[in-house]
Amino acid sequence: MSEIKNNGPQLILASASPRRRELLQQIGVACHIKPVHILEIPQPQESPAAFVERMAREKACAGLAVADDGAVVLGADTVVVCEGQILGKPTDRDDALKMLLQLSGTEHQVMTAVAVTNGERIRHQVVTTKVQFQTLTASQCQQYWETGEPCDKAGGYGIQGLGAVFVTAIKGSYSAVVGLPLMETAALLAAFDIPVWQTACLAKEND
Ligand SMILES: Cc1cn([C@H]2C[C@H](O)[C@@H](COP(=O)(O)OP(=O)(O)OP(=O)(O)O)O2)c(=O)[nH]c1=O
Repeated sequence: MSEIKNNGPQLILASASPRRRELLQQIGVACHIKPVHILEIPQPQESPAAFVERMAREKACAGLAVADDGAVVLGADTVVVCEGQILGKPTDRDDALKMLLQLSGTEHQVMTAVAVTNGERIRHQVVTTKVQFQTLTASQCQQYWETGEPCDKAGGYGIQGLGAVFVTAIKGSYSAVVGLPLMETAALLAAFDIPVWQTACLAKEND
C-alpha cells in the first residue's frame, strides 16, 4: 500500500453546513471543518449579491483566525431572493410559513457566494440560480414545516430533500442552491493549488 501524501495546502471549511461538507466531498476535496460565527444582517441599501458576497468573505476571513499558517479557508453564504427581498434561514414556524407562501408559484433567485483566502489574497464569486415553485397551499407549507427540513435552510426549503416536490424548474447551478456551486468552487480552489478529485485519486493509489 502506498503512503497517503497530500502536499497541497490544508483546506479549512469555515462552515457548519453539512451540505457544504458533503458537496466538497462529492468532488473529492478533503477539508477540516471549523465553523465560524458572524453577524448575518444586510446593511441598509446593500444589494442581495453584495450581501452574500460580504458574508462569504467575512466567514472566510473569520476562519483564517483559527487556521494554521499556510492554510486556505473557504467561506460561503446562500440566500433566497424573492421580489428583491432577501430570505435567509427562517427564525421560527411563522417566519418559515410566510417565506414558503411568498415563494409559492414564483420564480425566485438563489444566490450563493463563495470566498477563498490564504490571508494574502482573497477570491470570491457569486452564483445566481433561478428556481420556479409550484403553487403551494397553506396546509402543504404547514406539513412541510413539520418535517423539520425548513428550519436551517435559506428560504425555508431544501431542493435536495423533501422540498424537491415544490420545484417545477431550475435554471443554473443545482449545487449552488444546495450551498456551494461546484464548478466555480473548483476553479477558486485551483487558484490556491487545491485540486479536486484528490481523495478519489488517493483512494485509487491505495487499491
Ligand atoms: C435554498 C436552499 C438552501 N440550503 C441551505 C444551504 C445553507 O446551508 C443554508 C443557508 O444558510 P447559510 O447561512 O448560507 O449557511 P449555514 O448557516 O447553513 O452554514 P455556515 O454559515 O456555517 O456556512 O441553506 C439548502 O440546503 N437547500 C436549499 O435548497
